[in-house]
Amino acid sequence: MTDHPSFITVHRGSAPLVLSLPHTGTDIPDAIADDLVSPWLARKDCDWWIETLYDFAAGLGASVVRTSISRTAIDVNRDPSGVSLYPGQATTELCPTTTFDGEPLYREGKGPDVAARRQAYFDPYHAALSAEIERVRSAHGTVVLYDCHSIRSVIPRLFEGTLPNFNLGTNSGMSCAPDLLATIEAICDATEFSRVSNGRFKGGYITRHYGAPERGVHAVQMELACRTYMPETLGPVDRTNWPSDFDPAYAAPARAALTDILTACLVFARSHA
Ligand SMILES: N=CN[C@@H](CCC(=O)O)C(=O)O
Repeated sequence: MTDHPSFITVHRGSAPLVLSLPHTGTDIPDAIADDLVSPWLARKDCDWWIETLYDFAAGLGASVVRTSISRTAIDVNRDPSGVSLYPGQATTELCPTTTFDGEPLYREGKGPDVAARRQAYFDPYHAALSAEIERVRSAHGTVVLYDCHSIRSVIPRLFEGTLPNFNLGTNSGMSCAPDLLATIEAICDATEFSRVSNGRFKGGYITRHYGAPERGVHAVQMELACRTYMPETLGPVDRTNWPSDFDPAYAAPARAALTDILTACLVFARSHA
């Protein structure tokens, strides 16, 4: 149970809260990197600094599961069968062939070996995450799974205009109890930041697959617009301005709100134990 490959890290906490960090990895195995257009493009859609932003969570007693492998190698937040998250709409695949903006990731004639990557990198992440969810659920009876994400605020290929700061996804209400979502919404709405629930981002594979309120697993995806916690140019980005550095002072208001949200998740789980 503790034998994970080195690219998976699991922090085991004692509280009924599990954080998933599926998109903070920047590692790209050499054999894959050789086929890619550029290292910068390959990491452009990383959820930058999210592991740093949430580094207080372990102190709350939360468990934290992370992969250091880039989503460009394989996206652990996509259905492994290849079914699109949003049929008929622009999105990225299990092994993305383009960035969010539509730029090709692979050199001419190159592409992913999806089955091999699934076995090597997708399956270990889900083995670790599912084991941690079950460990915590059986200890407490109820667990909140909080899937941590971020995305640039302006990506015309994916959505119109500028994304709200907080984008909550609960698989259109199916992945958690309504009162948990309502509590998180109230915390967001008491801040200076904007918020939408089940808007453009309704939760990816992790939220949809593990969220089972009737079994005591309540899953919520938090998609932060990047400007919420890091300086961001609103519009096309390039190597000179993306990613910007993590600035703790800039991130402080977002971190305060996220601390309140995770604390509320714990109160919810403990009151439903
Ligand atoms: N930063 C990542 N965003 C998620 C969004 C999933 C969803 O559509 O809700 C992703 O691509 O996996």
